[in-house]
Amino acid sequence: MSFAASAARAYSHKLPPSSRAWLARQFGDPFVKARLSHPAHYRSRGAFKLLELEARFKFLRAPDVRAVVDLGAAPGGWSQVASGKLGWSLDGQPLADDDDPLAYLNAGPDDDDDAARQGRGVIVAVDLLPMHPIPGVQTLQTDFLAPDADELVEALLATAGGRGVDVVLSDMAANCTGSAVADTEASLQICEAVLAFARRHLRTAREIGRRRGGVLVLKHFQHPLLQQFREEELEPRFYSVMYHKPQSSRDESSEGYWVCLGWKGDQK
Ligand SMILES: C[S@@+](CC[C@H](N)C(=O)[O-])C[C@H]1O[C@@H](n2cnc3c(N)ncnc32)[C@H](O)[C@@H]1O
Repeated sequence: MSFAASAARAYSHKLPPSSRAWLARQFGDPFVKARLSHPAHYRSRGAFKLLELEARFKFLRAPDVRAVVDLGAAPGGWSQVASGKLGWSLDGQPLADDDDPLAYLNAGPDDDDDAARQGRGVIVAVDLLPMHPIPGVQTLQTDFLAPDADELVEALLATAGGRGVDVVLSDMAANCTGSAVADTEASLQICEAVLAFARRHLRTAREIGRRRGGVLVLKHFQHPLLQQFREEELEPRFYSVMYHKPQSSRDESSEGYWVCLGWKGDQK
């Protein structure tokens, strides 16, 4: 057990019940343990969500995937996974068994260190918050809705040939306002804005030469119009749209992910 964990246990009786409940949840959570002990030193527990989504739908591993945009990327867990999948680091690699996101816990130590490797392409990580560097990742601290955001993203993509984006990832969540109505509304607005971003940047399946090429991974929260958004905005534009809630997404969270494969281009 880490020093922080033993200290928290020793003093937990002095904490208010809500903090004790939070600590109990943290220490009982296999994905928190996994994050702390993982050789990739993931910056977020959320990294396991992308590992699970990728293991299931395999949208980052194709050798033609060379340009990834990670919207709402800080602190960087998803970008670390993308960096690994594009060969810039070992971060995405230890998932030996695709069906078991915690499989590496039983695996031996890595026989290679995380020294700089030559990966393929680029990952552009956009967030309002700053991010520490990750191999293969160009970070952009800005609001992705800012008028100059597209231009800035494109300038960074130019380092990978500037031929458009193969995968758009969005794990974005609006800041909670405390109003359930406003927060619910904001969650759908983010989905709409991310789809608009994808429409401006994604390479089509035809350009890529693969039916599952041109991918959007989109986090969403419960909203009365979600199904309509999926049917009217996503399904006509992609060859397939799948819903998945990773094991690592907490049961009490209403979040879920759409993995949209095969961007058809801007036609309805
Ligand atoms: C759940 S966190 C992402 C965690 C990340 N996937 C990881 O694994 O480390 C959501 C992020 O979205 C960012 N965000 C929210 N709205 C944004 C916006 N309009 N533009 C850029 N980033 C935004 C927040 O700052 C926050 O860091």
